[in-house]
Amino acid sequence: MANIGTKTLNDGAKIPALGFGTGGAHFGKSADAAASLAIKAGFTHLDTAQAYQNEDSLGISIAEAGPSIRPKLFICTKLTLLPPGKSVREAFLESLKKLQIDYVDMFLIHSPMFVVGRMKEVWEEIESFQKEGLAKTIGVSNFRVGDLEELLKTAKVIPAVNQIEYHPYTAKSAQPILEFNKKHGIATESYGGLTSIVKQPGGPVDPVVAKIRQRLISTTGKQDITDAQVLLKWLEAKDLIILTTTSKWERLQEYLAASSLPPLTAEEVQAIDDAGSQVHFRRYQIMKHMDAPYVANAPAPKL
Ligand SMILES: NC(=O)C1=CN([C@@H]2O[C@H](COP(=O)(O)OP(=O)(O)OC[C@H]3O[C@@H](n4cnc5c(N)ncnc54)[C@H](O)[C@@H]3O)[C@@H](O)[C@H]2O)C=CC1
Ligand SMILES: O=CCc1c[nH]c2ccccc12
Repeated sequence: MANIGTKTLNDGAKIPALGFGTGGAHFGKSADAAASLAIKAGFTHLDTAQAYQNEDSLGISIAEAGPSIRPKLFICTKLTLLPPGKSVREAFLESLKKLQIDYVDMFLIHSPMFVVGRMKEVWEEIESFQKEGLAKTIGVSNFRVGDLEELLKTAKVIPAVNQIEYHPYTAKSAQPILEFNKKHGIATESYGGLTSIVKQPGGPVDPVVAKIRQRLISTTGKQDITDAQVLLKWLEAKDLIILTTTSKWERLQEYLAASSLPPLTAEEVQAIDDAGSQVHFRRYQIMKHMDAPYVANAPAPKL
């Protein structure tokens, strides 16, 4: 079994520090085969969202894993834009039904753009799910500092997590969010961490990552260390909860093996930061509000 560490959240819950996502490459597709493979490999933290249209297939893999596995899993789903007439509670209960579980370990607002003008009432409803034990941990995703400030004005429960796109090409712009999260005890969870490899190859981060990979190979004698592992170590050094994904067994092993590699030095972390700061690239354009200034009650984008 892989040795994935955990982080303790502001509500006392323990979250596996490396999670398997069913968005990204799996978006809109059946996720049961990939999720079953991830569980078999040792992933226990599984991330989905109402928007991914695969909660039902993830539910199949959870059910197939068997009831004794459920307490070992950390399952997160997210509230997406509600169709007219559907309440937050109805949407949440539908998620539980599709996932074939009676509670989620974490429930997030997927984006502030999906709750424009309703953030206070939506969060109150989500707080009630936590009180009822239906969502053990509650949090947000794609919240800027202004969105968090708006939420904290009325929230009784401070979100435990803010899940954001974080990789070398967003790190500079995300720094104020990381600082705000830290100040308020909100853990930052990263998605898209491998973007420099997957979507922006050839950028200024690549040679820096390659040099660090060579240093790790010399230090450990392990010839199979990859650029993806270096990026995972960089995210780990930033004390983030990490989400990644794949459908391939070998890549699952590669991701898991990163945890047993030695940490990057402070200079190496800084070198990736510096190279990343030369380019700004947002992979998930559906969350482009993250690059726009916060405006209270800005109109929601069309999905
Ligand atoms: N809250 C939100 O708005 C969002 C959340 N997410 C969550 O985060 C999870 C992970 O997000 P991703 O962006 O997919 O993570 P990621 O940046 O780690 O990318 C994973 C992808 O990288 C590919 N990959 C790995 N090594 C590679 C290599 N050497 N060469 C080429 N490709 C390689 C994998 O096949 C996989 O498709 C999603 O599944 C989802 O659960 C993702 C996007 C938005
Ligand atoms: O969460 C991942 C990003 C994403 C991709 N497609 C959609 C649709 C609705 C919400 C979020 C997303």
